Amino acid sequence: MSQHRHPGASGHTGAVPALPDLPEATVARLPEYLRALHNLAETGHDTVSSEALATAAGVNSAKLRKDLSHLGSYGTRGVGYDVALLIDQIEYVLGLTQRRAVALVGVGNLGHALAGYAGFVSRGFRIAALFDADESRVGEEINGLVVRHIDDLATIAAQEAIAIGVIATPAPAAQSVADRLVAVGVTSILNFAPCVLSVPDGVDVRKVDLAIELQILSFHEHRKASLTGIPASGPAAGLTALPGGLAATGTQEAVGS
Ligand SMILES: NC(=O)c1ccc[n+]([C@@H]2O[C@H](COP(=O)([O-])OP(=O)(O)OC[C@H]3O[C@@H](n4cnc5c(N)ncnc54)[C@H](O)[C@@H]3O)[C@@H](O)[C@H]2O)c1
Repeated sequence: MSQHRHPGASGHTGAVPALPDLPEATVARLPEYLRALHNLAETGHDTVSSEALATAAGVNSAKLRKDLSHLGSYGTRGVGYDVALLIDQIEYVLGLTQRRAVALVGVGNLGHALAGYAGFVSRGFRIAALFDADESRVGEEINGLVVRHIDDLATIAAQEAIAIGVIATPAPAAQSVADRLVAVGVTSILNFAPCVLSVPDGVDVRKVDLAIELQILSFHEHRKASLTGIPASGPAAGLTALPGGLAATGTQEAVGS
Protein backbone atom coordinates (compact mmCIF):
# COMPACT_ATOMS: atom_id res chain seq x y z
CA MET A 1 0.00 0.00 0.00
CA SER A 2 1.50 3.29 -0.97
CA GLN A 3 -1.15 5.78 0.09
CA HIS A 4 -0.67 7.08 3.62
CA ARG A 5 -3.09 9.15 5.62
CA HIS A 6 -1.37 12.40 6.54
CA PRO A 7 -0.83 12.92 10.27
CA GLY A 8 -2.85 16.12 10.15
CA ALA A 9 -5.66 14.80 7.97
CA SER A 10 -9.22 14.19 9.03
CA GLY A 11 -9.57 16.25 12.13
CA HIS A 12 -6.10 15.77 13.63
CA THR A 13 -4.86 18.99 15.10
CA GLY A 14 -1.47 20.25 16.26
CA ALA A 15 1.63 21.65 14.59
CA VAL A 16 1.71 21.48 10.82
CA PRO A 17 4.44 19.07 9.66
CA ALA A 18 6.66 20.25 6.79
CA LEU A 19 4.75 20.11 3.51
CA PRO A 20 6.30 19.06 0.21
CA ASP A 21 7.30 22.04 -1.97
CA LEU A 22 5.08 21.27 -4.96
CA PRO A 23 5.43 22.69 -8.47
CA GLU A 24 2.90 25.50 -8.97
CA ALA A 25 1.29 23.63 -11.89
CA THR A 26 0.73 20.62 -9.64
CA VAL A 27 -0.86 22.82 -6.98
CA ALA A 28 -3.15 24.27 -9.66
CA ARG A 29 -4.28 20.76 -10.69
CA LEU A 30 -4.90 19.39 -7.17
CA PRO A 31 -8.26 21.19 -6.82
CA GLU A 32 -9.34 19.59 -10.12
CA TYR A 33 -8.46 16.13 -8.78
CA LEU A 34 -10.27 16.94 -5.56
CA ARG A 35 -13.44 18.00 -7.37
CA ALA A 36 -13.36 14.82 -9.46
CA LEU A 37 -12.71 12.68 -6.37
CA HIS A 38 -15.64 14.21 -4.49
CA ASN A 39 -17.89 13.46 -7.47
CA LEU A 40 -16.61 9.86 -7.49
CA ALA A 41 -17.17 9.50 -3.74
CA GLU A 42 -20.70 10.89 -4.06
CA THR A 43 -21.48 8.37 -6.78
CA GLY A 44 -20.35 5.44 -4.61
CA HIS A 45 -16.83 4.82 -5.89
CA ASP A 46 -14.30 3.56 -3.33
CA THR A 47 -11.35 3.27 -5.69
CA VAL A 48 -10.42 4.85 -9.00
CA SER A 49 -7.78 4.09 -11.61
CA SER A 50 -5.35 6.82 -12.59
CA GLU A 51 -6.83 6.79 -16.11
CA ALA A 52 -10.40 7.26 -14.88
CA LEU A 53 -9.39 9.98 -12.45
CA ALA A 54 -7.33 11.73 -15.12
CA THR A 55 -10.31 11.69 -17.51
CA ALA A 56 -12.64 13.01 -14.80
CA ALA A 57 -10.18 15.80 -14.01
CA GLY A 58 -9.41 16.59 -17.65
CA VAL A 59 -5.64 15.92 -17.55
CA ASN A 60 -3.46 13.15 -18.93
CA SER A 61 -2.85 10.18 -16.68
CA ALA A 62 0.97 10.36 -16.72
CA LYS A 63 0.77 13.94 -15.44
CA LEU A 64 -1.73 12.88 -12.79
CA ARG A 65 0.48 10.02 -11.56
CA LYS A 66 3.46 12.38 -11.39
CA ASP A 67 1.42 15.01 -9.50
CA LEU A 68 0.15 12.46 -6.98
CA SER A 69 3.60 10.95 -6.53
CA HIS A 70 4.65 14.33 -5.09
CA LEU A 71 2.14 13.60 -2.33
CA GLY A 72 3.60 10.14 -1.78
CA SER A 73 0.52 8.62 -3.37
CA TYR A 74 1.14 5.92 -5.95
CA GLY A 75 -2.11 3.92 -5.78
CA THR A 76 -2.17 0.14 -5.80
CA ARG A 77 -1.46 -1.86 -8.94
CA GLY A 78 -4.67 -3.33 -10.32
CA VAL A 79 -6.83 -1.42 -7.83
CA GLY A 80 -5.98 2.24 -8.30
CA TYR A 81 -6.31 4.97 -5.71
CA ASP A 82 -8.40 4.76 -2.57
CA VAL A 83 -10.83 7.66 -3.19
CA ALA A 84 -11.44 8.65 0.46
CA LEU A 85 -7.76 8.47 1.31
CA LEU A 86 -6.74 10.55 -1.69
CA ILE A 87 -9.38 13.17 -0.78
CA ASP A 88 -7.84 13.31 2.71
CA GLN A 89 -4.33 13.66 1.33
CA ILE A 90 -5.16 16.40 -1.16
CA GLU A 91 -7.30 18.33 1.34
CA TYR A 92 -4.47 18.11 3.82
CA VAL A 93 -1.86 19.41 1.37
CA LEU A 94 -4.19 22.22 0.23
CA GLY A 95 -4.79 23.20 3.84
CA LEU A 96 -8.50 22.47 3.56
CA THR A 97 -8.79 20.46 6.76
CA GLN A 98 -9.71 23.73 8.42
CA ARG A 99 -12.44 25.96 7.00
CA ARG A 100 -10.78 29.28 6.15
CA ALA A 101 -12.61 32.53 6.74
CA VAL A 102 -12.93 34.81 3.74
CA ALA A 103 -13.70 38.53 3.68
CA LEU A 104 -15.29 39.91 0.53
CA VAL A 105 -14.70 43.59 -0.19
CA GLY A 106 -16.95 45.31 -2.72
CA VAL A 107 -20.53 44.08 -2.71
CA GLY A 108 -21.73 45.33 -6.08
CA ASN A 109 -22.84 43.16 -9.02
CA LEU A 110 -19.99 40.68 -8.78
CA GLY A 111 -19.76 40.82 -5.00
CA HIS A 112 -23.46 39.93 -4.68
CA ALA A 113 -22.98 36.90 -6.92
CA LEU A 114 -19.92 35.76 -4.97
CA ALA A 115 -21.56 36.35 -1.60
CA GLY A 116 -24.54 34.28 -2.68
CA TYR A 117 -22.51 31.38 -4.08
CA ALA A 118 -23.11 28.28 -2.00
CA GLY A 119 -20.20 26.38 -3.56
CA PHE A 120 -17.51 27.97 -1.37
CA VAL A 121 -18.65 26.15 1.76
CA SER A 122 -18.50 22.72 0.14
CA ARG A 123 -14.98 23.54 -1.08
CA GLY A 124 -13.67 24.47 2.36
CA PHE A 125 -14.29 28.20 2.64
CA ARG A 126 -16.60 30.30 4.74
CA ILE A 127 -17.49 33.82 3.67
CA ALA A 128 -17.27 35.38 7.09
CA ALA A 129 -17.63 39.08 6.32
CA LEU A 130 -18.80 41.44 3.59
CA PHE A 131 -17.52 45.01 3.26
CA ASP A 132 -18.34 48.00 1.12
CA ALA A 133 -17.53 51.71 1.18
CA ASP A 134 -20.97 52.77 -0.02
CA GLU A 135 -23.17 53.68 2.95
CA SER A 136 -26.26 52.70 0.98
CA ARG A 137 -25.00 49.12 0.79
CA VAL A 138 -23.91 48.90 4.42
CA GLY A 139 -26.51 47.04 6.49
CA GLU A 140 -27.83 44.99 3.56
CA GLU A 141 -28.14 41.30 4.38
CA ILE A 142 -26.94 38.70 1.89
CA ASN A 143 -27.06 34.99 2.72
CA GLY A 144 -27.36 35.75 6.42
CA LEU A 145 -24.39 38.16 6.46
CA VAL A 146 -24.74 41.90 6.98
CA VAL A 147 -22.60 44.16 4.78
CA ARG A 148 -20.24 46.15 6.99
CA HIS A 149 -18.44 49.40 6.27
CA ILE A 150 -14.85 48.92 5.11
CA ASP A 151 -13.78 51.07 8.07
CA ASP A 152 -14.80 48.14 10.32
CA LEU A 153 -12.32 45.84 8.57
CA ALA A 154 -9.74 45.72 11.38
CA THR A 155 -12.26 44.85 14.07
CA ILE A 156 -14.09 42.19 12.08
CA ALA A 157 -10.91 40.68 10.63
CA ALA A 158 -9.66 40.05 14.15
CA GLN A 159 -13.03 38.71 15.37
CA GLU A 160 -13.49 36.36 12.44
CA ALA A 161 -9.82 35.38 11.98
CA ILE A 162 -9.99 36.36 8.32
CA ALA A 163 -7.44 34.37 6.32
CA ILE A 164 -8.26 35.39 2.75
CA GLY A 165 -9.48 38.66 1.26
CA VAL A 166 -11.47 38.80 -1.96
CA ILE A 167 -11.45 42.12 -3.81
CA ALA A 168 -14.47 42.88 -5.99
CA THR A 169 -14.22 46.67 -6.10
CA PRO A 170 -13.59 48.79 -9.20
CA ALA A 171 -9.92 48.79 -10.22
CA PRO A 172 -9.09 52.30 -8.93
CA ALA A 173 -10.05 51.24 -5.37
CA ALA A 174 -8.37 47.82 -5.44
CA GLN A 175 -4.86 48.83 -4.37
CA SER A 176 -6.07 50.76 -1.33
CA VAL A 177 -8.33 47.83 -0.38
CA ALA A 178 -5.36 45.45 -0.74
CA ASP A 179 -3.27 47.75 1.47
CA ARG A 180 -6.01 47.73 4.11
CA LEU A 181 -6.30 43.94 3.98
CA VAL A 182 -2.54 43.56 4.36
CA ALA A 183 -2.52 46.08 7.23
CA VAL A 184 -4.95 43.90 9.20
CA GLY A 185 -2.83 40.80 8.65
CA VAL A 186 -4.42 39.18 5.60
CA THR A 187 -1.71 37.38 3.61
CA SER A 188 -3.78 35.85 0.80
CA ILE A 189 -5.80 37.92 -1.67
CA LEU A 190 -8.02 36.93 -4.56
CA ASN A 191 -8.33 39.93 -6.86
CA PHE A 192 -11.19 40.24 -9.33
CA ALA A 193 -10.41 43.86 -10.22
CA PRO A 194 -8.62 44.25 -13.55
CA CYS A 195 -5.36 45.67 -12.21
CA VAL A 196 -2.03 44.57 -10.83
CA LEU A 197 -1.68 44.84 -7.07
CA SER A 198 1.52 45.65 -5.30
CA VAL A 199 1.90 43.76 -2.02
CA PRO A 200 4.75 43.05 0.38
CA ASP A 201 6.73 39.80 0.35
CA GLY A 202 4.84 37.02 2.03
CA VAL A 203 1.46 38.11 0.66
CA ASP A 204 0.04 35.90 -2.09
CA VAL A 205 -2.22 37.40 -4.73
CA ARG A 206 -4.23 35.42 -7.28
CA LYS A 207 -6.03 37.25 -10.03
CA VAL A 208 -9.22 36.18 -11.75
CA ASP A 209 -10.08 37.92 -14.99
CA LEU A 210 -12.72 36.41 -17.24
CA ALA A 211 -12.01 39.03 -19.91
CA ILE A 212 -8.43 37.71 -20.18
CA GLU A 213 -9.77 34.17 -20.61
CA LEU A 214 -12.05 35.43 -23.39
CA GLN A 215 -9.15 37.26 -25.03
CA ILE A 216 -7.12 34.03 -25.01
CA LEU A 217 -10.05 32.19 -26.60
CA SER A 218 -10.31 35.02 -29.11
CA PHE A 219 -6.66 34.48 -30.04
CA HIS A 220 -7.35 30.78 -30.67
CA GLU A 221 -10.44 31.62 -32.75
CA HIS A 222 -8.38 34.11 -34.73
CA ARG A 223 -5.56 31.63 -35.24
CA LYS A 224 -7.92 28.80 -36.29
CA ALA A 225 -9.46 31.15 -38.85
CA SER A 226 -5.99 32.09 -40.13
CA LEU A 227 -5.07 28.41 -40.55
CA THR A 228 -8.26 27.30 -42.26
CA GLY A 229 -8.64 30.35 -44.42
CA ILE A 230 -12.25 30.71 -43.27
CA PRO A 231 -12.70 34.35 -42.39
CA ALA A 232 -13.55 35.08 -38.78
CA SER A 233 -17.01 36.52 -38.29
CA GLY A 234 -17.71 39.97 -36.93
CA PRO A 235 -16.95 43.55 -37.88
CA ALA A 236 -13.15 43.04 -37.87
CA ALA A 237 -13.33 40.00 -40.16
CA GLY A 238 -11.88 41.91 -43.08
CA LEU A 239 -8.91 43.22 -41.08
CA THR A 240 -5.71 41.94 -42.66
CA ALA A 241 -3.16 44.51 -41.59
CA LEU A 242 -1.62 43.86 -38.20
CA PRO A 243 -0.27 46.60 -35.96
CA GLY A 244 3.46 47.18 -36.37
CA GLY A 245 3.41 46.76 -40.12
CA LEU A 246 2.78 42.98 -40.04
CA ALA A 247 0.44 41.76 -42.72
CA ALA A 248 -1.76 38.71 -42.67
CA THR A 249 -4.01 37.27 -45.33
CA GLY A 250 -6.85 34.85 -44.77
CA THR A 251 -4.55 31.89 -45.35
CA GLN A 252 -1.25 33.04 -43.94
CA GLU A 253 0.00 33.07 -40.41
CA ALA A 254 1.29 36.38 -39.14
CA VAL A 255 5.07 36.37 -39.12
CA GLY A 256 7.25 38.34 -36.80
CA SER A 257 9.96 40.47 -38.35
N1 LIG B 1 -12.55 39.00 -12.80
C1 LIG B 1 -13.60 38.99 -13.56
O1 LIG B 1 -13.77 38.13 -14.38
C2 LIG B 1 -14.60 40.07 -13.39
C3 LIG B 1 -15.90 39.96 -13.84
C4 LIG B 1 -16.77 41.01 -13.58
C5 LIG B 1 -16.31 42.14 -12.92
N2 LIG B 1 -15.01 42.21 -12.53
C6 LIG B 1 -14.46 43.34 -11.79
O2 LIG B 1 -14.98 43.25 -10.48
C7 LIG B 1 -15.08 44.54 -9.93
C8 LIG B 1 -16.50 44.76 -9.46
O3 LIG B 1 -17.37 44.77 -10.57
P1 LIG B 1 -18.92 45.07 -10.33
O4 LIG B 1 -19.59 44.98 -11.62
O5 LIG B 1 -19.40 44.24 -9.19
O6 LIG B 1 -18.85 46.62 -9.85
P2 LIG B 1 -19.90 47.40 -8.97
O7 LIG B 1 -19.64 48.84 -9.24
O8 LIG B 1 -21.26 46.85 -9.15
O9 LIG B 1 -19.45 47.06 -7.46
C9 LIG B 1 -18.27 47.54 -6.88
C10 LIG B 1 -18.52 47.72 -5.39
O10 LIG B 1 -17.28 48.09 -4.78
C11 LIG B 1 -17.58 49.08 -3.79
N3 LIG B 1 -16.38 49.84 -3.49
C12 LIG B 1 -15.79 50.81 -4.22
N4 LIG B 1 -14.69 51.28 -3.59
C13 LIG B 1 -14.58 50.57 -2.43
C14 LIG B 1 -13.66 50.58 -1.36
N5 LIG B 1 -12.61 51.42 -1.34
N6 LIG B 1 -13.86 49.73 -0.35
C15 LIG B 1 -14.92 48.89 -0.34
N7 LIG B 1 -15.85 48.84 -1.32
C16 LIG B 1 -15.66 49.66 -2.36
C17 LIG B 1 -18.68 49.90 -4.43
O11 LIG B 1 -19.41 50.66 -3.47
C18 LIG B 1 -19.53 48.83 -5.08
O12 LIG B 1 -20.53 48.34 -4.21
C19 LIG B 1 -14.64 45.50 -11.02
O13 LIG B 1 -13.28 45.80 -10.83
C20 LIG B 1 -14.84 44.72 -12.29
O14 LIG B 1 -13.98 45.15 -13.33
C21 LIG B 1 -14.17 41.20 -12.75
